[in-house]
Amino acid sequence: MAFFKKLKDRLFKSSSKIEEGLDAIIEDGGVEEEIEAVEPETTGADEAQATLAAQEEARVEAERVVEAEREQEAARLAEEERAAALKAEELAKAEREAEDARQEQARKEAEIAQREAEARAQVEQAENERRAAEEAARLAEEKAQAEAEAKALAEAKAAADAAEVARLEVERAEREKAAQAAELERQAAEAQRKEKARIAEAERLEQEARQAEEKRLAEEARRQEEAQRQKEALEAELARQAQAEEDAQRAQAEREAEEQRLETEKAAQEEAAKPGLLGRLLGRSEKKTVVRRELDDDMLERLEELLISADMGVDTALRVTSNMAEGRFGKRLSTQEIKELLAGEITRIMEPVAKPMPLYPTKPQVVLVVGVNGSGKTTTIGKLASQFQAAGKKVVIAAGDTFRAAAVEQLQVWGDRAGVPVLTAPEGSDPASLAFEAMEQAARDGADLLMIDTAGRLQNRSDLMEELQKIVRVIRKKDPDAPHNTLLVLDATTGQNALSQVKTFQELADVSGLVMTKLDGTAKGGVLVALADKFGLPIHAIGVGEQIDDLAPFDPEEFAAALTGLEL
Ligand SMILES: Nc1nc2c(ncn2[C@@H]2O[C@H](COP(=O)(O)OP(=O)(O)OP(=O)(O)O)[C@@H](O)[C@H]2O)c(=O)[nH]1
Repeated sequence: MAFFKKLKDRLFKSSSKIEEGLDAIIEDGGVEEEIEAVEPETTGADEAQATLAAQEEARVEAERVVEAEREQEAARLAEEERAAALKAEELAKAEREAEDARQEQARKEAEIAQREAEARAQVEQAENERRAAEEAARLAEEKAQAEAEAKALAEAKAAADAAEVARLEVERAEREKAAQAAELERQAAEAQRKEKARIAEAERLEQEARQAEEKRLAEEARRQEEAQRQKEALEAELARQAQAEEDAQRAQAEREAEEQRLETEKAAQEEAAKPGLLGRLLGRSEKKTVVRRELDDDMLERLEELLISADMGVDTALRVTSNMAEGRFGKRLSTQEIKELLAGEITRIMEPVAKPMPLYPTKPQVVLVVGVNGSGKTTTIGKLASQFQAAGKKVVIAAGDTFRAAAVEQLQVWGDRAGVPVLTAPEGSDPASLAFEAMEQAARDGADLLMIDTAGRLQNRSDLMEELQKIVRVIRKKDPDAPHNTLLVLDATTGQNALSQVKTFQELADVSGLVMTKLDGTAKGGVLVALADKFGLPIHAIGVGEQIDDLAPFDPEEFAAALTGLEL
């Protein structure tokens, strides 16, 4: 209830647009009423012995027959040998006689042959001598010729040797010359190669220098662009603040004028309600009255306009008013009854999304906080970290907004206040690598929660959007389920634009829940109802100021009451 009081006091600057508008709608046209998971053959020994003796007798008789046959054969062979010897002797004699006759014949033939041979030898000798003489002459001639040829050959060889020597000498000289030329060529090629390498190195160095310069220029341009972006954001913030201030002043003036009008009306009504003289005389007392108005098309139309003007969006406003009218059309309703009906409808829409940020046993539970510039990310991280730390959770913060030094300082202040370590990186450095290091440190420290702040993103800045995706990719290398929560922080004063922010960030970062800040800075708050109705994303907390306890879990009933001006 304490936060509700704060909500009532600060939310919508003490009275919301809806609260004010309802009174006006009922007053206008209302009428005052009075109230109520085997076997050996054993033969006889005698029988066996008789068989053995018969066998022995047969064997002796057989041997005797064989011996008689052998003796007969030996006598036959001796007779045959004797006859053969006699025959051989006769043959030898006949051969000897034939041999003697043959030898005599041979001797005679030999004598004839010898004589013929001697005659032939004489003829042959004469012939041989003639041939020898011829041969000697031919040999002498051949020798002389060979000597001449040998001499000529020797001379030719000498000449050839000399020529060969000369040729070899020429070849050697040519080889030397070629070697020298090759050496010169090699040296020239080497020099050329070195020169090419020198030129390539020079070009490479020049290229590197050029790239470094281009990178420096690009970095410079990026910084300038960032500075410009920050300047524009600052200017936009200032313009927004000025506009908010102007709106607030206008609303205040309108409120004062309305109060004045109501006071005047009230005075007039009081005057009119005073009992007449007769009444006073008859002792009649004052009667309690309430203003009621019939629920008709005109009244519904004005209710729709009122809800749309409070940023509830056309679709949600139409749904809410038609639900309110169901079964009540033509009935007379007071402001209090309309507030109760409206608060009931808003509570019904918001109850399913009112969920605190879930806590898991995973260590560290990674909470990535995203949103557009100035939506209140850094402040929300500070508040949440303080509250979690106070509830006994070990928290680590990573100041991922490396574009804005002030955001880092701001987080360090929150960290010091709550005793929560804040990891930082130099301005302009890669937030993804900081996120990676923070994952390691949080794991080392045994932290329950790691809250990662990110640079404010404009929906149309694709480079920042890519950077956010890179942070997600990098932390998933450490834990594929991280981030476990992706909180989108929305500024209530941006009105209907919050709807397009949710759509964009949902596509980009898989948003798991919402935190709505600065509900103290607007007279409208209907956008939260529109968000709940359209996206159904959990709303974890709402912020109504810049102090630690100005952030509280979202309570749909309190919110609906504060928005409609209903007393709880
Ligand atoms: N009145 C009010 N001011 C708030 C609330 N939440 C944050 N702020 C203020 O809004 C301004 C911006 O808040 P930051 O937390 O710096 O916003 P951011 O999203 O981190 O901003 P960038 O780093 O630029 O993206 C600061 O002056 C905060 O004090 C809130 O609930 N109510």
